[in-house]
Amino acid sequence: MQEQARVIASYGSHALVETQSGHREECSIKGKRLKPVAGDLVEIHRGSGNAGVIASILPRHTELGRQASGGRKRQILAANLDTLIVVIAPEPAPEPGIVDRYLAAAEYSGLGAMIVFNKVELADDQGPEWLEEFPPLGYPVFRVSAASGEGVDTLARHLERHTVALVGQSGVGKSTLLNRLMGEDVARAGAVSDKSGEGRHTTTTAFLHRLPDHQASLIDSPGVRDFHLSAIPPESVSGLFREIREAGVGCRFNDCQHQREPGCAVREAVDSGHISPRRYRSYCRLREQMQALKERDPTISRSG
Ligand SMILES: Nc1nc2c(ncn2[C@@H]2O[C@H](COP(=O)(O)OP(=O)(O)OP(=O)(O)O)[C@@H](O)[C@H]2O)c(=O)[nH]1
Ligand SMILES: [Zn+2]
Repeated sequence: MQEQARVIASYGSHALVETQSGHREECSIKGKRLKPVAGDLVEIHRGSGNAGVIASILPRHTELGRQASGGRKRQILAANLDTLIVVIAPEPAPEPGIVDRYLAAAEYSGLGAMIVFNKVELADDQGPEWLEEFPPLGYPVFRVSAASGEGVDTLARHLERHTVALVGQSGVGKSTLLNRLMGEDVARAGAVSDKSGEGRHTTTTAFLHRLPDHQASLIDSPGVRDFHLSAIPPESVSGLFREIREAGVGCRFNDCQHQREPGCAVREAVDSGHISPRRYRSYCRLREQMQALKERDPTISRSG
């Protein structure tokens, strides 16, 4: 018998899955090379004792990955996410450049993104003015208080049918928001004793939370929260700023980096006020950072 299921959390040799009927069970994983992660759709085989075995992983729409420290190997943290939620707050003080960088990371992974301005009750007004730059680019902004619940229902309605992850600086309120969205204290789910290590180590794997009342899922783990843009070729950065990518179509040179090249439609759009000079500076800074990384490590390729 064969059936499909979604991975809630993967622990190496076994995984917690949810079947199409909504039933949750632990399955073993067939073979060492198969590495399902939270969010994966998998095919389950059942043996004679009815125990489920994950036999294969269906093709992923997206992968959230990071470069394992030291090595060159990419580690996949979660699969099939569609939206990154960038959380900021009046406290710790928000930096627009960090938001731009998260949005670029979302673009790089093929994810949509939205911005949540949390702790809105601590803000004097609607929050920093630069927040207004994002909705016209297709990045909605939600103002919420995870502490009081204000605005959280509106946010939850917009998550319907999406699979999302929360990212943002430490202390902006990601755990509080996750718990508020779930209606219970779940932020530490996924922490398990490593069975092979005789229970001495605690590893935290990504965990897929189903939002009650909404057909939405939220994948969370310390690794997922820490997701950021890895070293990429500097010439790829312009494609990660939506408005720069769009305006760049009109540049004279199709490899234009929008610096001092003649006939640059991006610089024209900045001068005429169609592109925010702040976003443009952010682009230039990110490109320079990637250039510096590349000079240190010339092997950086498009594979990310
Ligand atoms: N005033 C106020 N405080 C909040 C709100 N949401 C969270 N906090 C507080 O902000 C602090 C940080 O919240 P967390 O949820 O732990 O933040 P986090 O982003 O998960 O932090 P990390 O786990 O370090 O990534 C806590 O003291 C929360 O009580 C809010 O809406 N308003
Ligand atoms: Zn240009």
